[in-house]
Formats: sequence, structure tokens, C-alpha cells
Amino acid sequence: MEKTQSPLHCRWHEWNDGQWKSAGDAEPNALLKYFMPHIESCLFHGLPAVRLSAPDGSTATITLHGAHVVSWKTPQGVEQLYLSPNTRFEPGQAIRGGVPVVFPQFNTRGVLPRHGFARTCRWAVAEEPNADEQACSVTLALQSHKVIKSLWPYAFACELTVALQDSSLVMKLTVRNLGQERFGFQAALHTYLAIGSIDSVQLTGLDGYTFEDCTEAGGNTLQPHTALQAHAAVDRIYFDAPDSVQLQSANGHLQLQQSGFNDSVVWNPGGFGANAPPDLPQDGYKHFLCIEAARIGKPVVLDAAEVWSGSQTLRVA
Ligand SMILES: O=P(O)(O)OC[C@H]1O[C@@H](O)[C@H](O)[C@@H](O)[C@@H]1O
Repeated sequence: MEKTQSPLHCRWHEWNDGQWKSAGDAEPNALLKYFMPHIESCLFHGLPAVRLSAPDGSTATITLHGAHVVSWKTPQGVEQLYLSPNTRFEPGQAIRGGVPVVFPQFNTRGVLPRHGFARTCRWAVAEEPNADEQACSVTLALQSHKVIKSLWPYAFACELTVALQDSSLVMKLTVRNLGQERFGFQAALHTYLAIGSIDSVQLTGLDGYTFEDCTEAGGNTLQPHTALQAHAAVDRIYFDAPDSVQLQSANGHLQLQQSGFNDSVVWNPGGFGANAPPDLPQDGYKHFLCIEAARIGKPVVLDAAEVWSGSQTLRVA
């Protein structure tokens, strides 16, 4: 078989010591059933992943573990997502950084593992290539199986479509009810944005909105929006949030838009230790702010055959 001509053939790269290294071109592409010039298979810290490369030079990397966007770089090569250097890239573990997919439960607001199971499940590249061959996008899919059913019995399918277009990263989560029984769920795209330094952050667009303060000090009380305090823990749920907010930081200017997700979460564990996740370095909190497009207050309810979609778009301004 002439591998280089095969539609199954694709270059194979490995993420190593902070850069992509070619692992040779003899490895057939096990993940992609169709040849799509803008997608490559790769390994990201040993996890199978796909990498999108747009004509403008921007790139995105998505692991099959969790359908997790672990990197989004502008055409100038500036990384826009934070990824903890202490992440354990192992089956069953959540990746600390990038964009975890939270489904079907937000945080501990239910009986499932925190933030649900989608972020620790293995997803697959969807079999049908995108109808628009010009679109620089990939869709990953998750369907229920025995282990998931033991936690959550419903017949569902999730898809995450990730696209690079017009200086933007577009992430769209779709959930389908494939069974007869109605189900409800919460969901979020738990985006860790690289900010350079926490001292540099200015978040605008939330004036006039209230939030539930989920820090220990806040005790889940409702409060009017106030500016973020650098180095202090922030854990806010803005119910019925605006569709668009702007983030200014040492890393640049980002416009965030969401649809289908009614709520927004702003999270940073702060610098005072007690609640810092163990897979973050001590000063890790200084380098990211999570702005999550979420559906928490009014869970989505799907009857048989119904479909819901929610998206978050990050645009470099
Ligand atoms: O450590 P995890 O499970 O990834 O969660 C991180 C944070 O996720 C945020 O969405 C929550 O609002 C926080 O309360 C939580 O601490």
C-alpha cells in the first residue's frame, strides 16, 4: 500500500519539551477516517489528539480525552489558553487548563462526580467530515456506554465542534436525546484563559449584573458585580449573564461571546492556598482566569429526539 497517497495517511507529531516533533510519517492515521488537509493526528503528552491548522497560521489542539481543547495559538504563535504544567495526562484524570467540557452536571450540584463525566471520557473524531471542506473545524463525539450508563442512565450523544475562523476559536457543544425518556442536564465550557499576569486583568461587560459568590467567604450569597481583586479567590456564577464580555490582560485583548449558555462562571482559586487544586503550581493562579460559558441555573431539558446546542467564541481583538 502506498501510504503517502492513502486518504488514511496523515503526518504524526508528538508534543515534547514544549515543541512539536515529527515522529515520522510512517504512522497511519488511526483517528481520522477521511483526509482533511487542515487536521493532523498527534500525541499531546502521550494522549491521542487532533491538531487544526488554519490558513492564517492559527492552530488548535484537542485531545480525545475529554474532547479537551488544550491549545489555541494565534497566527503570531501566541498561546491563548492556560495549561497547568502539573497536569496529570492520564485516563480518568481531568486536565487542568485548556477547555474542559463540563457535562451533565456543574460542579457538585448533583450526585455525579464533580463537573460530570464528559471531561474524563474518551471521545472519538466524528466519522462524517464537515460538509464544508473549507471550514477549519473538527467534531468529536461522545456516546453513552456501560460505564456511563451506570452513572447516568439516559440515551444521549454529545458533540463538540471546534473551529478556527476569522481570528476566533469557536467551540460548539451539542447534546441529543437518543432515547424515549426526558432528561435534564447542566453543562459548561470551562475555559482557562492565559492572562500573562493576574495583576494585568480587566474584565468588562458585567456591570449591572449580579452573581452568586461561591467562595467560602461569599457563602453562596447574591451580590452586585464588582471588579476582580488580583490574588483573591474568585468563584462567581452570573445567572442570565450577558452574551458578550471583554478581557484585557498582559496576554492581549479577547472578546468572548456565548449563545445557548445562559450563565457565566468566573473562577480563579487565588493565592492564599487553602483551595488551590493540587495539580496547579503554587503560582499557577497568577497565569489564568477561567471564564466559563455555562448552563447551571436553568438546566436544559430534552424530550425524546430533541437537540440542544451552546457555543462559546473567543476572538482576539
Ligand atoms: O477542580 P475542578 O473540579 O476542575 O473545579 C475547578 C473549579 O471549577 C469552577 O467552575 C467552579 O466554579 C469552582 O468551584 C471549582 O473549584
